[in-house]
Amino acid sequence: MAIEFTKYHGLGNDFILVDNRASSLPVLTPEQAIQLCDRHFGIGADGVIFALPGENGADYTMRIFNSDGSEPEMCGNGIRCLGRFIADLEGEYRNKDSYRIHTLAGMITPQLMADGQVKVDMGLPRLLAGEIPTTLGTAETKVINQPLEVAGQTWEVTCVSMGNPHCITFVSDVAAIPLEIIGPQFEHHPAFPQRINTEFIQVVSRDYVKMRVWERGAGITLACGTGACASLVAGVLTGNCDRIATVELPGGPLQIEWSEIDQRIYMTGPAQKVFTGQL
Ligand SMILES: N[C@H](CCC[C@H](N)C(=O)O)C(=O)O
Repeated sequence: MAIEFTKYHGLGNDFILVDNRASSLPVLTPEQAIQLCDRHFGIGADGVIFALPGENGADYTMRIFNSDGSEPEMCGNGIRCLGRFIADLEGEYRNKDSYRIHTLAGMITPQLMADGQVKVDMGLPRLLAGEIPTTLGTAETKVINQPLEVAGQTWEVTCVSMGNPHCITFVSDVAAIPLEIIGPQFEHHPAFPQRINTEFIQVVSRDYVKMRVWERGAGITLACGTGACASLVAGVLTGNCDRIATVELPGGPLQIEWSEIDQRIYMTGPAQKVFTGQL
């Protein structure tokens, strides 16, 4: 049976989206995802995202496989693409602009904006070491500007979970970071039992930062939505940022807000359809 897919990207963080509404299990395996994400022998993507039937009162369920076949709890750029993809699937039957999506990180709500951007309620950040998870500090403590030895250097790291785990460090020049060398050493560091997404942040001003990322299970990507959210939270916790800021990624900017009212994180950015195909 042929499997249709649609290629989307969010600021160059690109995904293969699959209409999985007819089954409660992904129609592709993690091994197939690895093959399909390969940029020479496959379609090429940072991950594969499945639009599954909703559960727990959700409109849909999202599952995602990273390009290494691992399954993360959430994906920020990916869920903006999923929102756009669902709207396209529903076509003339679409009767709303926002969807409640059940994910392993909880209920996440992308909203299609009039200007074509997608605004996502990313939920509450988790700050306790036990929630990241990390062994840096005891389970009930926050990890803010803690020293961590990686690649022969001592980095000051702040850890935040958006459902998936992030480690943020502030540097003077993100362009000078040898990501391909130190990224894997952060990702596989024993302090992170579930591995880790690592964000390097250069603070240009309190409402504008530059970010580069080494993603768990995907390596260097052009953007990371959950990482941008986690970085804004780390910026506030360390006194570097205001609660609303632009996060400039290699693929482009995201607007992130850590709401004073409901403490939830809101992310606004694009989602771009590239092409459809069949497997
Ligand atoms: N590689 C990430 C998942 C994708 C997150 C990123 N692409 C985003 O936009 O949030 C992880 O294993 O946690």
